Amino acid sequence: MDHFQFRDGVLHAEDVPLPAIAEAVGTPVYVYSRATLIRHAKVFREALSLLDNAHIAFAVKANPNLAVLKVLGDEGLGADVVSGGELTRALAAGIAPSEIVFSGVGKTHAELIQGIEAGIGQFNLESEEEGYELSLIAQRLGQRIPCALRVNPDVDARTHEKISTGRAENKFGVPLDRATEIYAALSAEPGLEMRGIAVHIGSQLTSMEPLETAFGKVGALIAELRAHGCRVTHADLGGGLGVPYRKDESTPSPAEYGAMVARVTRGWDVRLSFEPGRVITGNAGVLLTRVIRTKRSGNGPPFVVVDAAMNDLARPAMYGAWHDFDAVTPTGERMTAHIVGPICETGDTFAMDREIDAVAAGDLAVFRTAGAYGATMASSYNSRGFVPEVLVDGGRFAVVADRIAPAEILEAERVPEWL
Ligand SMILES: Cc1ncc(COP(=O)(O)O)c(C=O)c1O
Ligand SMILES: N[C@@H](CCCC[NH3+])C(=O)O
Repeated sequence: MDHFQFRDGVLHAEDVPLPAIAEAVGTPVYVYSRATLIRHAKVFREALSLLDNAHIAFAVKANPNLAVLKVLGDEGLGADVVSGGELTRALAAGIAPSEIVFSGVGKTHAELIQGIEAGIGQFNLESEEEGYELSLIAQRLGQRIPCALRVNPDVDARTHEKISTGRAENKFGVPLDRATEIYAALSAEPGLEMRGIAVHIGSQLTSMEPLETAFGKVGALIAELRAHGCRVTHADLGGGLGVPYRKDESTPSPAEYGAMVARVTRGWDVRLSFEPGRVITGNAGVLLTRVIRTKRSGNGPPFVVVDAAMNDLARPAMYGAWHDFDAVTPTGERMTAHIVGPICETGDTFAMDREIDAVAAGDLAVFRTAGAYGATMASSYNSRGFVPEVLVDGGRFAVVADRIAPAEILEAERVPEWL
């Protein structure tokens, strides 16, 4: 069930009319539905019920808001983190260290120490070099660290090139043809407990074929590793499942994904783990915005200038991504328009020539599917400050991240006395 629905002609988040949030918090503002987050966590878990004891680590990068992490942690999800900052957040949200996986191609020395000291469940090593460094630190601290080796299966995930991670030319993981040699070498390291393989080929995957190909390669690798006498008890199959960004788009369901995984991994004899991000939070959030004004330009469609911009929601400017745009109180009339933000850059465009609900200055509207890679990718470009976040729960809501005003950002800057 969709928790962002129209009631009496007004778009609600659960039982809260969005104008009430705009009134209380201002716009632009991200609005998340707790019920949707919980439902998505349950659906994903249910989809993996064919597997024995699958571990689900939410990819914190998709939505690192503390309250969101708390909701998902309370649903039994662990966390996949890629920085010391994300690790700190996951712990602050109450997620047990043992449920945390540390991924990332550039973990610093300090971050490796931070992860060890926190006692996290697994490091996903992205290179041989990282493995040796971790082993040295672990030995110094008198520990043996559970690790998986991330492999790069050289599979085209058929997604946007900037979010594809599993082709040979991408920076992630170790090449498949060197994986056995590297895994065997790292297994001999006294500071490491090599226990498995990790793979993640990209994000917003709308076809399961590339995933299936990649997982097939991981299965073959596990067999090869065992034939070489290596111990393999775990496999981390990453995240990447796409979500529909357009009303007419269909993407593989978690159930189809789960069935495919169960089929491909039959007989692997490992504990499987997953790192879903977008599929958990994407459709659990909208970016609520207000139309500043509409303006005509030449003979083309009018520009609808909204108070959200590329600094608040970067995906359209960065990847040409589509986010559905709906009026909060639609009149039933439609118009064709370009939707743009106030930033002084042509790239600050959410949509061109889009047929949308007719809107006018002062109207509220939402960009949908903004709960993943939304607020977390915000910047303060054009000195616009940071957009706040609100969590809705039934008929109540709370601000779960304050708006950071431009003046507050200015406070962190100094003019040296010699100027
Ligand atoms: C290592 C890793 N795991 C998990 C994810 C989460 O991906 P998604 O949000 O597409 O599920 C990502 C991002 O693509 C990632 O890089
Ligand atoms: N930031 C990307 C997803 C990146 C996934 C990173 N592993 C997006 O908004 O689609």
